Amino acid sequence: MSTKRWLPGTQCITKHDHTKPKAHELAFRKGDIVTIVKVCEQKGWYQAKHHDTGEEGLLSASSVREREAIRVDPKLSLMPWFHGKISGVEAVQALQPPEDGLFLVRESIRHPGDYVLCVSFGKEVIHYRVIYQENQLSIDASISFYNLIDMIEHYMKDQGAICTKLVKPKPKPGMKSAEEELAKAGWLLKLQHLTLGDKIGEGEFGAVLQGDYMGQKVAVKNIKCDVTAQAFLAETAAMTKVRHKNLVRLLGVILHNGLYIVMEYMSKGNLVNFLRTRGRSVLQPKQLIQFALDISQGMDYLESKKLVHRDLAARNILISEENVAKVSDFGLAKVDPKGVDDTKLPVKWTAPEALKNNKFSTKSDVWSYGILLWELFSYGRAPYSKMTLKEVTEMVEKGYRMEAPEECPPSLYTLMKSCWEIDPGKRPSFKKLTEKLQKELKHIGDS
Ligand SMILES: Nc1ncnc2c1ncn2[C@@H]1O[C@H](COP(=O)(O)OP(=O)(O)OP(=O)(O)O)[C@@H](O)[C@H]1O
Repeated sequence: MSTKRWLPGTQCITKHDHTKPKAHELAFRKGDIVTIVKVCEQKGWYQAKHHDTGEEGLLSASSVREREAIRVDPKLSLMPWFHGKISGVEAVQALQPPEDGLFLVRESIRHPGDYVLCVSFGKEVIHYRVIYQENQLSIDASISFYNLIDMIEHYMKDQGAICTKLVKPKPKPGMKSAEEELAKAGWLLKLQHLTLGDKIGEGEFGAVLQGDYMGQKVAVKNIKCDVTAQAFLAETAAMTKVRHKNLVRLLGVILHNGLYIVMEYMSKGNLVNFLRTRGRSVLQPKQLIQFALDISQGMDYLESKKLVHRDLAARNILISEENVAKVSDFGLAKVDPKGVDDTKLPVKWTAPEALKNNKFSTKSDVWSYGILLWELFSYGRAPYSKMTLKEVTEMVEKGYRMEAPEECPPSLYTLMKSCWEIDPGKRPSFKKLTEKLQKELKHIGDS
């Protein structure tokens, strides 16, 4: 049987009981979660840390299996205990039979914008009004929170001014707890193993920090707003489906402070900055073609998983310590083509049919890839820099295309233009692009 090599930081699930370990071996039960710490020299063995016991020891590769992907499911909720606008009477009914610490949160009907925390205690249900003031939520003046997730997390640990510690969430009918599903599938990481360091970037929805997770360098995206965090679940779910050397790897998530998304650390940052700070004098065409190839291989894999990226651009490519380019930011990658807010579309990267008729496909990703190639060979310049978004949309529709970047190899410009065919069917596939780039690279190597 062939065994895959798990990278350090990967969480795996144990396949059977191993309760009588030999010296240095790890004890576990079937279904436990362990994190790979180190690949051992002896083939097929790992040093691993147990998720619950915290113990570290050896285990054989055949005793663990890959984590399961999380299905993108609108019923999966970070706040399954949030019941929306229901009355106090309905809340009491929902919390039957009584059980100390059983709770839910509802939206106040009488005070729109405020919430109510309803807790079962001593056969009664107690309703605490949660006041929303100056962007903060609070039940009593002594402590306030940025969002409901933080508030619930707090009162599950600390009773504070309420009748009892919160014990058990009452899920809204039909909702599934994202936390439980993530934990079961092996994607939930432990906060106590994470050490946060300096800020390394700023995303649209929150900061990106450097960190360490069990000895592995990681990047952590923190999404504080609960509504946005919920939307990011889809991005995270997409990331659990993929595993490829040219896609930024997800280690897992932590539900704390909203949502922490823990990813592999890409020490050389995003491709735009990488190109701009090094420039022509440092980066040879061969390196640029290698990046182009890395990206098309990542995209070819994404296509095989039926995922459309929708936001492919140099700013969303990250570079590793070993100069490998990887595709990141599956933020807009959705299986469902509906529900895209078109005011947020990256117009200069988006294919005409996607802009006009919302027709996103792998072929619209290929158009964006053509723009990305242009950014690459112009060492990080902004595309259509002297044109407004409206001009770009109109001119491109009429057949206008960007000129070749300075000193761009003609064969690469031909490739870009083939990605900008107005008819999506005439654009090359990522497989074809990969083949062509492999030939280019060989050609440069031979000359
Ligand atoms: N895994 C990582 N390793 C190293 N640096 C990263 C990593 N992820 C993000 N960064 C840095 O943080 C910056 C912001 O990343 P992020 O993906 O949040 O940006 P964004 O494109 O605005 O995404 P979003 O819209 O999803 O918030 C990146 O440009 C990059 O410099």
